[in-house]
Amino acid sequence: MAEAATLAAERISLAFGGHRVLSDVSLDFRAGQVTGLIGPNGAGKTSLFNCLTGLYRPQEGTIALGDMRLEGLAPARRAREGLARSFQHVALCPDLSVIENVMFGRARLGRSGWASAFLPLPRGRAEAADARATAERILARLGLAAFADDMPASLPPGTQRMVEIARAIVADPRVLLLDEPAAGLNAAETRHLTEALRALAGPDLVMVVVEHDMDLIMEVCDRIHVLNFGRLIASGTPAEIRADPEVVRVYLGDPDD
Ligand SMILES: Nc1ncnc2c1ncn2[C@@H]1O[C@H](COP(=O)(O)OP(=O)(O)OP(=O)(O)O)[C@@H](O)[C@H]1O
Repeated sequence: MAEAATLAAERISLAFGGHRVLSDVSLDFRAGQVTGLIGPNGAGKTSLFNCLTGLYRPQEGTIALGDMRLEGLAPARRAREGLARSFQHVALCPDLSVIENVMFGRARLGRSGWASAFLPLPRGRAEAADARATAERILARLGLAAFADDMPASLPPGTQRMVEIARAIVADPRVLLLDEPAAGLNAAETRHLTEALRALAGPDLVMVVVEHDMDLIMEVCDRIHVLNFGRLIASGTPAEIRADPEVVRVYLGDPDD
């Protein structure tokens, strides 16, 4: 695995037409920590994720993973550098089984292309066997081994989310960006997810979680950044964020308003 590195965004500004979505945002996400990115609806959390992964090109600012500048690189190239993400809405391939979906997440590492992971081509056979073994190991680690041959649609939302996370981590990413992983989950599923996220954290991984479930955020995160109307308003430990007057005002409303 490549060396652990900090993912840093400096002075990011993003606008669509005249609509400013991110204004001069500078923050970093460190290896060995789980960092939460929170803020009210429309604060710019997903847009910032999209800037980090390359789906959006900010008009200003730089993004770096360790010494490597990312802002000029296409999303696929950033994925090859070790950025993996899950989406706000479950985005599993409905025609592939659970294990095939997870194997697909490993395709970026293969030398013979993703098709050979599924087709019986001699060149791809060893890679396919390796991908399957790794996918089985990841599924077992997340308590999903029993669902390996199921189709995604037959599984409850919480299990589908966990499969998405399995697909994101199967390629051994340096950065894991999770966009609202608890959305649509019940209390028991959220608890399972909370434990799984804590177990995934490790010294080499930059893990970032966008989430509205504050209990999960406070329990899982080492550090939290707070966005409001596209601006960074606070950064700190869960205890510091809980006590930050600006954050309290944004979340609870100003009694004088
Ligand atoms: N492709 C786009 N075109 C135009 N406006 C966009 C686009 N993507 C995001 N926005 C706008 O950017 C703002 C921030 O949206 P974003 O989805 O990043 O917020 P968020 O903090 O993730 O919100 P939520 O918690 O509701 O998911 C919103 O006003 C949204 O309408």
